[in-house]
Amino acid sequence: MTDDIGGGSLLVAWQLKEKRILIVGGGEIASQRIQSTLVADPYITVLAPQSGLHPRTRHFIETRDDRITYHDRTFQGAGELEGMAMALTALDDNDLSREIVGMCRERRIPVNAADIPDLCDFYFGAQIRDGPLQIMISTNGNGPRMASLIKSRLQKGLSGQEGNAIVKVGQLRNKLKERAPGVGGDVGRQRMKWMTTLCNQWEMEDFTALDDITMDKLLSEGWDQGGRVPSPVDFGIRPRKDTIANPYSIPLLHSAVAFAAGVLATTLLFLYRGKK
Ligand SMILES: C[C@@]1(CC(=O)O)c2cc3[nH]c(cc4nc(cc5[nH]c(cc(n2)[C@H]1CCC(=O)O)[C@@](C)(CC(=O)O)[C@@H]5CCC(=O)O)C(CC(=O)O)=C4CCC(=O)O)c(CCC(=O)O)c3CC(=O)O
Ligand SMILES: NC(=O)C1=CN([C@@H]2O[C@H](COP(=O)(O)OP(=O)(O)OC[C@H]3O[C@@H](n4cnc5c(N)ncnc54)[C@H](O)[C@@H]3O)[C@@H](O)[C@H]2O)C=CC1
Repeated sequence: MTDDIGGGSLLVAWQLKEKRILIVGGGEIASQRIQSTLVADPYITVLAPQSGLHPRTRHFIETRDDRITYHDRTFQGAGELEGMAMALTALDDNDLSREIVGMCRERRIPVNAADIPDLCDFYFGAQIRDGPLQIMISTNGNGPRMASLIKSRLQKGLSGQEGNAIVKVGQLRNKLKERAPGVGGDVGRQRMKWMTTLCNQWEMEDFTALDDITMDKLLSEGWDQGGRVPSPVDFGIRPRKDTIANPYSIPLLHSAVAFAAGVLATTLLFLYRGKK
């Protein structure tokens, strides 16, 4: 922990499920806002004249009418904000954007104006998503393109299996809670200790091999046996040591071959020189 905490922003996973949000504008930035928010299952109202729609905005409006209500018109006033849990402006009209932010403030509606960072209640960020795994990279308004580049760096460090592993861990946790129900107290502490130890001891990718049957087996042979944490080897997820070549022998073999080749080359060199 550092003492000089401050100057950042709160990173949260905002829940928008079934809430209503307003997007004013229909250009490229609006299309990105639609894409970013659709992931969270809200009901989206888009206000923008047909003439200014970006093809991707049009595509979303046409294909996601289960979630998106589109009005082919300009913003008409504060009444548009009625019942909204969030408002986003993506306009080529800075004055109007500013005005909408003011209306949102009065109504305590969280608002993001794509063109006025100083007035935003929150910023969007670069995102990496893999099922339930959600990583947001924020430079806190300093360098959006840098956020995008850092995303590419981070993506290279991921195996692509993390999301799947998290899904399996989520299923296992639910099964554990069914087997050992109760909130907080001793049982809560024991569940957390078991899950933490299991996550620490298994490789992340080991979890992807779990299915319904192996999960039940893991709980019966682990949790039910005094909170033991079995090895993935016991479940055939990782091979037993004696069935594979000793991994240490492979580098040793390489060194031995290299050494022998060196000896041979030196001997040949001496023989060649001796002949001259
Ligand atoms: C403050 C913030 C408000 C908000 O939008 O919430 C904001 C504001 C502004 N962006 C501008 C420009 C650019 N934005 C991008 C890209 C992204 N911008 C995003 C977020 C944010 N942009 C928020 C801060 C996030 C943070 O700091 O981390 C990303 C991460 C997420 C997203 O938009 O969903 C997404 C990348 C997603 C990805 O690639 O994964 C690029 C590059 C590109 O397009 O490739 C450029 C051009 C190059 C550059 O400027 O870096 C300008 C005009 C500046 C001007 O006029 O000069 C403003 C307004 C201003 O700064 O005044
Ligand atoms: N936050 C970010 O990442 C970035 C933000 N920006 C800013 O975002 C804003 C939007 O950018 P783009 O989508 O590229 O612009 P754009 O010009 O393509 O789209 C503007 C949209 O606003 C609509 N519009 C204009 N007046 C309106 C009104 N009265 N009511 C309803 N809709 C109206 C237009 O019809 C159009 O659909 C710009 O101000 C730009 O500076 C630009 C790049 C990145």
